[in-house]
Amino acid sequence: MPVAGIDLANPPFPNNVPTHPLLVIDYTLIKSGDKPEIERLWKAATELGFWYLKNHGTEHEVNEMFEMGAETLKLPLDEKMKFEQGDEGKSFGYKMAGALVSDEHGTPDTVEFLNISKDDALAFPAVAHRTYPSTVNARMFSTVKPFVQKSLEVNETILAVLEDKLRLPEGALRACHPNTQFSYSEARCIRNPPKLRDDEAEVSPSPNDDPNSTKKAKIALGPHSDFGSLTILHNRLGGLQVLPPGLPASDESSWSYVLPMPGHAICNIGDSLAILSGGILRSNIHRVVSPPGEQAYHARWSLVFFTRPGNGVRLGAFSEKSDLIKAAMERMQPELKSVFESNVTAGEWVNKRNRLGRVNNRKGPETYRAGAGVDIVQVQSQQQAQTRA
Ligand SMILES: O=C(O)CCC(=O)C(=O)O
Ligand SMILES: [Fe+2]
Repeated sequence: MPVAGIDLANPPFPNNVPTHPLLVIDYTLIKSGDKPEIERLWKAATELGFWYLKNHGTEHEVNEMFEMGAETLKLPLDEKMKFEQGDEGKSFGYKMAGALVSDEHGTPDTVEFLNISKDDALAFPAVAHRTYPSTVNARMFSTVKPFVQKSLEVNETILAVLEDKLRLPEGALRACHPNTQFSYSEARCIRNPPKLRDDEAEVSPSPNDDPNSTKKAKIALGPHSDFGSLTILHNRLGGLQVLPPGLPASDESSWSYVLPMPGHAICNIGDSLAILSGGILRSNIHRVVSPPGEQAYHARWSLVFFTRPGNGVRLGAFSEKSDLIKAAMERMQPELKSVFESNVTAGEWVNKRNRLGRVNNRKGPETYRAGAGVDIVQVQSQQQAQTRA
């Protein structure tokens, strides 16, 4: 559907480029407590950590957010730079393309972000953390706040299911995400520029390519796990890729596109839930590359809502609250446990990850690894391998 004069979903995803299947979860069934659907959600959240969510009821707000994002990211760069998030680990505001490191060599990313804090959206016209461009303010009540509220509702519902399945006391996970406590929860609009017709250096798989080709894709946003609890992503063109568990990130053939499907959000578990659950919930590595085939010549827009725990919540496995989590922690190799028992606050955790991801803070390959969260995913992969063995 055209939004702000742009047809976000055209041209179509080529039908001969392989994609990774995700389970499709029906939100209305989850909300009504449907047992088989809850089992499928549990399977998705513990195995790949990614799933499609249909019937989420936010389609109208999503389209309006795309419009607001397009209006804002089309502002002149010097106007957007007045709101740049800076190098101190803050997340909210504008992130210019090239401010983040996308690999161990320090290659810059190519995407722009507009990040709007859930606290600012709910407090508006008061300011919780920072101010935003006029195009955001103009739609804060009509568009941003309703999108944030609906996304928070979806999150609450999913957290309620997960806490029950983790055999946690009722409300244990939801209590880590009170809407009233400041957090790094945010809405994000993303724009990746189109590939230029004569720019052969920008490689992305085209419909004529061998699907098993291992040539390097053009990275827009480097491999990472998400920092928070739950991510709800609305994208229209291809470009998102997942690294299925157990496959090496360094091998290009390991990465699979996720097919964007109209009306379907893509949800994934972030590190905070992985930690609180003792690694039972999977925070999976993913990245964004230029879209396949003809899509690569179009700007790629996506919209995300990240729910993150309240800033003061300590990130440690809930072993004392759940026999299931306790058993998972007992099985974990002692040297892997430190990440799950660090008890760093969620605020410090997200701030550190944001800071380490910035090009200006790069010291070497290790800065990228810590910023991208690749270490925690490795811990989880080893744990899964042990569980299966
Ligand atoms: O744009 C996308 O499809 C994914 C973006 C993403 O992974 C992120 O912002 O963390
Ligand atoms: Fe992500």
